[in-house]
Amino acid sequence: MTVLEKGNITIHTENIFPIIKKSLYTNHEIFLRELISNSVDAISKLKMASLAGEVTGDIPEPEIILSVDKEAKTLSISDTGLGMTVEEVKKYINQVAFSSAEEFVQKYQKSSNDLIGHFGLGFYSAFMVAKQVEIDTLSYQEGAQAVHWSCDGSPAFELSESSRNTIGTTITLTLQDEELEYLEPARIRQLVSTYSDFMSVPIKFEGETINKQRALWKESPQNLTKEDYLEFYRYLYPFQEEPLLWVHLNTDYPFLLNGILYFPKLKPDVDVTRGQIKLFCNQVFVSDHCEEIIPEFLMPLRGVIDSPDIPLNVSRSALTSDRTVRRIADFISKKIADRLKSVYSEDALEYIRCWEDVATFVKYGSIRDEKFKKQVEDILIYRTTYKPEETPKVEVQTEGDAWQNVSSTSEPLTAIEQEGYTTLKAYLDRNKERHENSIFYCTDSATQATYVQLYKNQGLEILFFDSFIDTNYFIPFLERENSNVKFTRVDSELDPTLLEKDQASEIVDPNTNKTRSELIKELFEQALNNPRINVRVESIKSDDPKGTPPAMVLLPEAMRRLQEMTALMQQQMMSFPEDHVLMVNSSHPLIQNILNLSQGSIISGSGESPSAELAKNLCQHVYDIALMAQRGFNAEGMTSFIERSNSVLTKLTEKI
Ligand SMILES: Nc1ncnc2c1ncn2[C@@H]1O[C@H](COP(=O)(O)OP(=O)(O)OP(=O)(O)O)[C@@H](O)[C@H]1O
Repeated sequence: MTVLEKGNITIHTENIFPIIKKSLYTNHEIFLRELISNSVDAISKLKMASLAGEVTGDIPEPEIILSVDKEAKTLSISDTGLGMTVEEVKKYINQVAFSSAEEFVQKYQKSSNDLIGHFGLGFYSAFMVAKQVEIDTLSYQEGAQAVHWSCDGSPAFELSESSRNTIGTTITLTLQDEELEYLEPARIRQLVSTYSDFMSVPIKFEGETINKQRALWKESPQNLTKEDYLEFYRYLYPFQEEPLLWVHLNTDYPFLLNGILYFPKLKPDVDVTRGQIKLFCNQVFVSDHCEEIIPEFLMPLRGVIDSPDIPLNVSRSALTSDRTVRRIADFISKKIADRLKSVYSEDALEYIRCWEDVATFVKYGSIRDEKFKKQVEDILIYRTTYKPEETPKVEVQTEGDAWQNVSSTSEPLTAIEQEGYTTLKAYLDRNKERHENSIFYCTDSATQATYVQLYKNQGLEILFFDSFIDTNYFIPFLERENSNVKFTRVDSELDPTLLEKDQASEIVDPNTNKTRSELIKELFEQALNNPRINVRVESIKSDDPKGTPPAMVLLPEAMRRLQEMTALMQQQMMSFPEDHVLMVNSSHPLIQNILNLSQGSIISGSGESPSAELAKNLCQHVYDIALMAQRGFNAEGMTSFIERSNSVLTKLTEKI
């Protein structure tokens, strides 16, 4: 073997190798990714040269072969790329590779652990794991001499002739003793599937191809089927539920970016603070999360983003303020919004199917990002009690009426309404006549069922805002956005349209000189004996008073919200407000009976008459039932409720 040259690599920092070996990377394993990427580049360059007519004869089949020799402690990466001439080895390896290594080390050794991608180290990253690196290469160029280059990790190298007779390059690493894990087949397979799975060249090891190769995100969406996308999702996230929707990103201006983002079904146990979108750079895996690039509200999305324009050798904090990265984030949110809008207008049923999960992204995004809000504001929908066919026609004006406009709009909106959803605008338009700029909502269909029923009976429409984000963030946000609109929870106040003037209640009792209403109020106040319960007497409008609740607990909106906010800030569950309203329904026969009971008795001796006592017990009971409809009981409340139920029932049966 003729030694062509011995020499020193032209670098100025003598300690570059120790730095590369020890401190630069915590992540030594990326050397394989770098060497495989170089091989893929070399193969595509040969292909391009061939297409340009620069290669005489056929070019070899593109492939990269990995092999290990446990005895010699070597790992080699062999490719059928364009190879290098002696001059090229001198230039690209001795000068370019090492001078850029030096630059890299100097620039990043301080912040190395914080770097997002550790990219661009290239060839010399081999020295992180090898004590000796050899290159055996033959260029495709006519008359080229095969070359053998070797370096033992000092700036000294040796260049000699090689007997190689196939075009391409083989890099052989003699591993350091503490890096022998890279001789293990399982480790090699794992590294290839992590970092180089989607390289477009087959990577062969132990006689088989071990990478997937097909990078779906680089393909044209027109050529892909639904099954292709689903299959790819299953490949990326095995054993997960099917995604709801996906967006294929594809742009080359003002930055290059490809990707596929999936909306997963949201699970309560998903950690939304850590993204699950995988970041690639030219099909090479960089990171399995990229919070710095994806807008925060899209964090639960999954999939792949691939862009050579994302700066990877900067710290994570620098990345967030990078201009291109910010533009990429805007681009992604816009594409997501566009996709949702197209599903909304093209397939309303599909939109509703996904809505429960998608709503959280969309609402959170609207709160966080003004631009995103503008993009999605027309497709925010809410579950409603409104049923188009049930709405009495008489209540609707025939001409120029907003409700009619809404219901006669294009197909998708109708489909959304048919499925029990509405937009805020449609709600407000529809209810303009009865309660302009006023929205009634329910946050819990179980505990607020009585209230919802009452509203529904009177034909009033209620929207459901029943997720965590709704109550704590989204309603206040909507109120800021629509300052003239008032949001009232069904249990905070009864809308005047639900009440009527009860003539009987206004009749003055000649004995006491008080109206019936006043007597009922007094009776309940005495029975409950709790100054924090504000008793109010009203009459609920109904054709069948027996069907209405005899009493209801109301939690005034402003007071309840203050409590909710305090609980949120203290990270506690909201306890039931001590101060609340008990609205007693004077038109309910039970209330009338209780009043009669309390009055119509003969007072025996000094004590209270048995029927007055029963009336008091019944007041307490009516209150308990109202409370139960609102929030259930605590242990103490439950005990006294049961005790009193039994005693009331006993008393009632005594009378029979
Ligand atoms: N397998 C190979 N076949 C042919 N040429 C190679 C091979 N590996 C490296 N080279 C040459 O050596 C040069 C330096 O490689 P190195 O990996 O250090 O940097 P790079 O690939 O140019 O850039 P990057 O820093 O992004 O990896 C390459 O540009 C290429 O010309």
